[in-house]
Amino acid sequence: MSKTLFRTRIKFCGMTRAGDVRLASELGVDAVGFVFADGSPRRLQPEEARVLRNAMEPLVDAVALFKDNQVEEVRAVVKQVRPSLLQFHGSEDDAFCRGFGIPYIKGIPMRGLDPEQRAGQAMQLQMRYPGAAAFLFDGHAQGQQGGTGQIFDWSTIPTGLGKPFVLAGGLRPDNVFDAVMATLPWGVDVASGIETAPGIKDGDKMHRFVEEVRRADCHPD
Ligand SMILES: O=C(O)c1ccccc1N[C@@H]1O[C@H](COP(=O)(O)O)[C@@H](O)[C@H]1O
Repeated sequence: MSKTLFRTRIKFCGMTRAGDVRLASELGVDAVGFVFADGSPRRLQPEEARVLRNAMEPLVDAVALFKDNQVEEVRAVVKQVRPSLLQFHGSEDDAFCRGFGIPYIKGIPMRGLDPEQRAGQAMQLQMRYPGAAAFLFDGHAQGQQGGTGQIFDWSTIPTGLGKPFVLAGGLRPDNVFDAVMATLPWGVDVASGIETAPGIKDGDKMHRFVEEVRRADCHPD
């Protein structure tokens, strides 16, 4: 598609306050994420996320993020929060991720991979997660918690995936322009880079982040 028509999708993750959810919608963000991963400082109970879900405007996706949660926990979130996308960051397999009847994004840790793991990574991902709607490349290592602002080497993003990818990991208002220009992702995802503390979003950072993505989208190169 011509770059003049393309628009990088934006997801703000780890929302915990209704005001932040409303501002994200007003800024034109495409998706907001609610975290249910054990041990995350942004973790919500399904009832809390339901309240935030109700603060969302139409035509904005609600994404529910999990990391090795029990099937019953995912079901409870699906029932209460009605997410339009699921995002899995643990060792869940394709059958588990597909089992809820909702499109899913698979989070892929990009730190600490040896050259052998990098080689053929695109093929391995296609084979392991044939049902994934997209992959999300994140800056943490396998088994580590995400949402900690860790960047990774963007040149290691696998090519030939055959499906969209979302860039994440350490994105901030001051580096997201370069990130989009360097990798041309389908979308970008940010948690800590728009916060003052985990789960507490900063209106000014949110605003600047969106502006910088749009500046990259309008850039002629
Ligand atoms: O946000 C969390 O607490 C979290 C917990 C477990 C797995 C992933 C998590 N967040 C995701 O991490 C990336 C990047 O976060 P950051 O911008 O580097 O802070 C993002 O995709 C979040 O969706």
